[in-house]
Amino acid sequence: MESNKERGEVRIHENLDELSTDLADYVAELSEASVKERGVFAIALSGGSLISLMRNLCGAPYNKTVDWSKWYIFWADERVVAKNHVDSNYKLAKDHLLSKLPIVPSHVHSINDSLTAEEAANEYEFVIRQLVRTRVINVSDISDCPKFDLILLGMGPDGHVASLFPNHAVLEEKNEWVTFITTSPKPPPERITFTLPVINSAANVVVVVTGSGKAEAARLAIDDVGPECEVLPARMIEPVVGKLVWFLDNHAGSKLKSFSQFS
Ligand SMILES: O=C(O)[C@H](O)[C@@H](O)[C@H](O)[C@H](O)COP(=O)(O)O
Repeated sequence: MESNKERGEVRIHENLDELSTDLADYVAELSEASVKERGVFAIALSGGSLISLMRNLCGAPYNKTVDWSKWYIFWADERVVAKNHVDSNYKLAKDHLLSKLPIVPSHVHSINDSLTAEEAANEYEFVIRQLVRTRVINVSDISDCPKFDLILLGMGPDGHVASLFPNHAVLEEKNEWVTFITTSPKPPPERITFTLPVINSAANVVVVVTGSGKAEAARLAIDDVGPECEVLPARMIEPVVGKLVWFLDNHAGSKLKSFSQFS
């Protein structure tokens, strides 16, 4: 079920299996287009359920059809913990996705886990700047921001995306590409995150939202519901030139105006 709206394309799926199938297909399609156009695919991941929902990429036909050697992996947000810690977004992606794919190890750009949150954010931004210079990561057509080929995000029931939480000063950050927080309402408290200008400069942004606990936040993020929704971080995702696609299951999509026309 699909609809096109001002807030991006909304795809509502009957169940998680259907969502996973469609998500793998979409990511593979974007990879192919990007490799054809630029010779590389720079993709940023987040944590949460998103990673297991990408599982189909590890099997046929994608294990053969995707040009994994051209993938460069980044994180849109990361918890400031050791890489082998159970809370690490890197560990989550490595255990459930990256270790099952033939990605070139030097193409995996995870955050330095031996630094403070502030240092790690600065260093990660520096790494990204170097890769923009060599065009492993593309550059925005209208600013000096990086233009990731794809940024994949989950959304919390409070409407947070990456580690951009409601009412947090980090939402105002206009200059930094990567910043840090030490007061995350969702543990662990210390995190680094892409800022809104970077997310909104991407060529493609995908937000994956599942479960009835997120139905209200999904409505506020996607539907035209007036000023009450304006403070929701997920609502602030508005790619300037790029394409935004929401992948929802029918529980998360159940409060959308367009849902009744689907069911
Ligand atoms: O580091 C994090 O906490 C995640 O990157 C976070 O932004 C996540 O994507 C959402 O909280 C949704 O998580 P779920 O899909 O598991 O609910």
